Amino acid sequence: MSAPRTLYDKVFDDHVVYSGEGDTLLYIDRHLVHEVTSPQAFEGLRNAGRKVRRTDCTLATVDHNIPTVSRKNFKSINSFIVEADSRAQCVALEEHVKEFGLTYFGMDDKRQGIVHIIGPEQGFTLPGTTVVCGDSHTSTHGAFGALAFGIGTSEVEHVLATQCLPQAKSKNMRIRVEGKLAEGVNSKDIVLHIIGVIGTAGGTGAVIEFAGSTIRALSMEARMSICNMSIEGGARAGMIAPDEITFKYLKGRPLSPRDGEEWDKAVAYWRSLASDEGAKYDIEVEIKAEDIIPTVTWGTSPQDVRPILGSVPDPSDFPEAQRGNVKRSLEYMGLVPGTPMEEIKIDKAFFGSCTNGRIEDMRSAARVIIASEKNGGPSKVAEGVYAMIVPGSGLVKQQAEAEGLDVIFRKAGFDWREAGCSMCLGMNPDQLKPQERCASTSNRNFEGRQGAGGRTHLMSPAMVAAAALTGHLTDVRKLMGNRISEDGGLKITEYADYLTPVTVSAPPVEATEQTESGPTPVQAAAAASAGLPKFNIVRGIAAPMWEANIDTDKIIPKQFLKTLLRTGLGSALFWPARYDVKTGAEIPEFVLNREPFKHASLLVCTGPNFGCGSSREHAPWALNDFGIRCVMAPSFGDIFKNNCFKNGMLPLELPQSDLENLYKDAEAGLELAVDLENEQVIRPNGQPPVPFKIDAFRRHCLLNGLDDIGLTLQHRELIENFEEKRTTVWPWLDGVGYAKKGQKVVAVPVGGQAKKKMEW
Ligand SMILES: CC(C)[C@H](C(=O)O)[C@@H](O)C(=O)O
Ligand code: SF4
Repeated sequence: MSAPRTLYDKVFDDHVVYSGEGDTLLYIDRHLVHEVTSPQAFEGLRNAGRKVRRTDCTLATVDHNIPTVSRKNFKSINSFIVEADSRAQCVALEEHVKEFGLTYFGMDDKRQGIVHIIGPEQGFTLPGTTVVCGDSHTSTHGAFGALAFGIGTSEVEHVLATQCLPQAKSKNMRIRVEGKLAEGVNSKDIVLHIIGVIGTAGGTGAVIEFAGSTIRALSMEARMSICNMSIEGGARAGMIAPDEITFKYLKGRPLSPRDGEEWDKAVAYWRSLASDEGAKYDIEVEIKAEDIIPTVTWGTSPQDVRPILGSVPDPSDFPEAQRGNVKRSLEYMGLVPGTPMEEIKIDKAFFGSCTNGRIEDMRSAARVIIASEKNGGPSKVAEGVYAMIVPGSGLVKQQAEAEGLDVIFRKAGFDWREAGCSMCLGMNPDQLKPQERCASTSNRNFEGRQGAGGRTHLMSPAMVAAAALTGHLTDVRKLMGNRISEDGGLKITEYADYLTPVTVSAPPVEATEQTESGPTPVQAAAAASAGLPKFNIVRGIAAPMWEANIDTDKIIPKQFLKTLLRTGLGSALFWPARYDVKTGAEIPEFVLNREPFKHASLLVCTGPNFGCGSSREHAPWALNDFGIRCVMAPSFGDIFKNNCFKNGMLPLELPQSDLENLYKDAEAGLELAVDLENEQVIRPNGQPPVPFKIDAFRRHCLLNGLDDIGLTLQHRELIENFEEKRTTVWPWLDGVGYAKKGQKVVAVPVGGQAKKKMEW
């Protein structure tokens, strides 16, 4: 009998292509692509003469940059998007999907929407699959029992080229939520509460399995909201074992296994994925549902949560080490300790995002409006407040309109928009102005997240609706009165009514088998290895920092993600802290604006969880461009860490006591040297060096400047064998959902090119 395994163990094991020295190579079943994190990946692919290996397992859309105004006059992205950088990224994606033959949902397609909404909607996301996307909220898809995680742009290129990724195994963590939720409390409250308990670094290095009776009772939409925010808890991924609720949700979706024998086989496999009795978890957390009430954030990190009936905390409530962060957050948020949360006034309300942009979220907001009116409460958006509702996809919008939700919203004074990421991050024109305060259904309240200087409070859709109506944060239960569990008389429709029937526009692609014209794997590895600078000794000034949870939005905010290049971001590094929001002038006290740190080639941070949050590889690119090749910290965000390695940079984890010493050296402006060959940090004035150990394979790659796409391609035969097995054991995973009957789907051999667009 083999040892009992967790859901994560099982999905991981079923995707191992190769396991040897260094990381394990995992096969990737599903790859979602959007315009922000892909241009450099396609460019890299083209430069190396590589093709997309599995066009049939790749799905692209535009979401982050697009305006959410009416598309009535939409003709093309080129004429529709006013802002030049945003337009360039979207146009680039349209060109890339044509060039590489990918399925693409553009702005004139009602299936377009936020990547994490459209994947599940189409049945592209399935239980037991590996799902990746150049986006940290890929964790959303774990709600289906998929192993789904965010990756950086270099990894996007890796997956496009090889359909595989080298992956180290994460720890198993289980969070059990048990019991019945109180009326008026929903999945967003659960996940905010959880992050408040475990902290934004609580899941670092782990995959979280959400379990327990409370989770089992949740709908797929609610499960997605929870898994979505696992990344805010620092985890590599979040997962929930698939069950009847999952199967019901998936049945009949365009890319789900076909009804009949294939469906039955798939369901039997999916059932087998649940964690075995007695499976071991490295970390266990228990949460009681009854402890959760509607929850909101007060600060600039998703862990800064308070129950709505609480008040703004005081720095002295926190351990000494955290007080600096708390003070800074309160200043930024313009809040006074002791203020009841319910007295905080808002200027804007935002509904949407990959956390809460689904049909259920829209219904939940509409119910609050209906109940409030019936109970004699406010029935319109409060005076002076602007409230916008942005459905997560064109299909969500269509369904909401068919249910009459748009009418309810419009009547109450809400602005009803088109699908996209919108003010979740404000890469499009939907942004907060400096010091504007927003009640938001999104997932991140980082400084400047929704607009430079803007202030974000995260909460559930029902709570945002309540705040929009009253003009201040409000316990939604007060507006709902005894109507909390009523359905509000809404007309609920079935999703299936809105599904686009399977259309087939591509002629059968019998075989994309072609003669090999590209470089051999060894040549490719050699050619690629020339691309990364070797890391041996990096000597120089080190910039000292002390903050905890320095997120990648802080390292490089959204307005700089619109580039098509990997270079030129150095001047924008730490932009929010480095420059005055209003004048753009340098803030003289900020460390990188001071001598000698303006010339730093190292960074020492004593706070944990450096580089948490978004998957943007722009963060290491900006550090690199500034001249910093190595960051030392107690711990790192998982995706940031990988992204550093992919750029020949060293994210070095060191014990706190060593970091304190190095911080003092750095602050004194003394030079340090990181000697990778001998695994030590050399300190000034003959003080004993700080030894360290990093993974042997990583070290080898850094010392030799090796690019691992080339290394992966050396396992080409194993990849092909895996694909053959996949077709036999899990036939529904070949991208045949949109294909014609009998159409054969074949991987593109390295160096070959699929000429035809693969419309599933
Ligand atoms: C643009 C992308 C890299 C980013 C992410 O990875 O999360 C974005 O979606 C975000 O929410 O910050
Ligand atoms: S978190 Fe916001 S910006 Fe990122 S993918 Fe989700 S909706 Fe888009």
